[in-house]
Amino acid sequence: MAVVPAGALMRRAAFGVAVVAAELLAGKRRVGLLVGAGNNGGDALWAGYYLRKRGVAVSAVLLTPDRVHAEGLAAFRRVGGRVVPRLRDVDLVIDGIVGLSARGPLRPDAAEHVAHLEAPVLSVDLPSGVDPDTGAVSGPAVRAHTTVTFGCLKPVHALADCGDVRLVDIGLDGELHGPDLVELDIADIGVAWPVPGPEDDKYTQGVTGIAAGSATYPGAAVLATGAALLSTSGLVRYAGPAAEDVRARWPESICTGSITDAGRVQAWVVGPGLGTGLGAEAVLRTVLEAGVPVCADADAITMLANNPDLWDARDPDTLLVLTPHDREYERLAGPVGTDRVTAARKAAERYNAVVLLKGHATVIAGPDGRVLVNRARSSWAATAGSGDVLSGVLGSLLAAGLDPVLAAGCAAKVHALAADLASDGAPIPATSLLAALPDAIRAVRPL
Ligand SMILES: NC(=O)C1=CN([C@@H]2O[C@H](COP(=O)(O)OP(=O)(O)OC[C@H]3O[C@@H](n4cnc5c(N)ncnc54)[C@H](OP(=O)(O)O)[C@@H]3O)[C@@H](O)[C@H]2O)[C@@H](O)CC1
Ligand SMILES: Nc1ncnc2c1ncn2[C@@H]1O[C@H](COP(=O)(O)OP(=O)(O)O)[C@@H](O)[C@H]1O
Ligand SMILES: [K+]
Repeated sequence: MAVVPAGALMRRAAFGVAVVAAELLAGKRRVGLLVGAGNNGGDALWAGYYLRKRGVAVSAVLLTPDRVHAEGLAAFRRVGGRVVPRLRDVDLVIDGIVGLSARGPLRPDAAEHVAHLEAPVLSVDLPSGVDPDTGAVSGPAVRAHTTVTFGCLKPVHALADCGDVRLVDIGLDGELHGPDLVELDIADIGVAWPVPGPEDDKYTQGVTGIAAGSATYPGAAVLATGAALLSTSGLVRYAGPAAEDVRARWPESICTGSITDAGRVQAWVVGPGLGTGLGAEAVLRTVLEAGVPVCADADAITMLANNPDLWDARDPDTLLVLTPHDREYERLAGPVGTDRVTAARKAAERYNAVVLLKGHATVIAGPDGRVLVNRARSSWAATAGSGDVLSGVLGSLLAAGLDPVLAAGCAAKVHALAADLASDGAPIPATSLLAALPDAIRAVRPL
């Protein structure tokens, strides 16, 4: 703002909003603006100005008439924009209530206007009421059909539902620093996914060890082992009390009843359905002492939280990925709160581990400060046993030698994709998610 003429950035931003609005209108002609007190409202008014100049009928509700972007309002009025008490009969709403300076949910007067909207909403910068930094929605908020943002994507666009997100260049190149959050796309994952070459055999691709399941929960062992088998073509070893069940379902796995007889692996998955008794603690200790990367999930996380002595079994250089859901996170590091990125970062630093915090938006933080986000496109993965599948996928990628942050990012994305493919709009059990892994991997692999 210091180097370009006053108002230039806003007019570039607003022009971008007007172009997308015209596209969404597809020939219709009535637009309503919801205008808040700050520059976000200014953007909306200037967008209204450009749309008026194209012959669109534009009306505006000023939520705070005593505090409104003065130049934007003057320009809007100059071209025949109308100020109205309430939006009626519009084809598209432009949400300029609040942008980057937003705090908390919509205030009651703004919420009242939003509650009665019927037309699709184009949000300026972000859907008003959603927190710009955390994506948290703690009360009334706009539900955007499309969001137009400027210069760079903000955390909210990766963490929350902003509809279709369009990025408009307003000439900030060179002024922006590197990203705080990274969302892997399908191409990133396709390139990283392990593929056997002519020289490979079952050992060179990495052997995954699964220390999971119990007499009470044999299914977790079956799911995690199957997920590892379907994720890379390296060998999978299972060790534990569910050996009979695992062998019956997955004859290609090598199963032993005890971790001490398991043989060598390049990574361990420990925890799903394992229990938290003394036997389970001994298993966790053995795995942490093995000196290979470990994915610690479910009961392994609970044991680490309840018995901090277990951390001593880990050589500090052993790569560790913790995969808590919110309640497991709370045992480890206190309540997650609304800022999931900070929560994941905090635990990653505290435990010198990669932390994959599960949820609709899965956040992965490395102890080196890297953060990846993967927002699912549906919530069908929220089903019992789905986490066991995730841990198996992740373990096999660790065994294949992927960097643990990348491994976690790839696993989260393919897992979410498998849920979408399996579900196709209907509820699914975790076994169906598991069975869709090959389709999900095919979908990310380069052609
Ligand atoms: N930076 C750039 O380069 C560019 C920035 N640009 C644009 O500027 C926007 C940022 O503008 P900004 O900083 O003026 O603040 P903004 O988000 O409009 O909010 C301010 C007002 O909102 C109010 N308010 C707060 N919370 C609220 C709630 N929950 N519910 C209701 N109201 C709430 C709060 O009121 P107060 O607390 O003062 O009563 C405050 O006065 C940015 O998002 C982008 O659109 C573009 O023009 C391109 C160049
Ligand atoms: N609302 C949601 N939308 C999308 N994915 C979700 C949602 N809730 C949970 N998940 C995903 O489903 C999995 C659930 O894991 P977890 O809670 O450990 O289940 P379980 O212990 O039953 O195996 C995680 O991968 C998580 O990211
Ligand atoms: K907005």
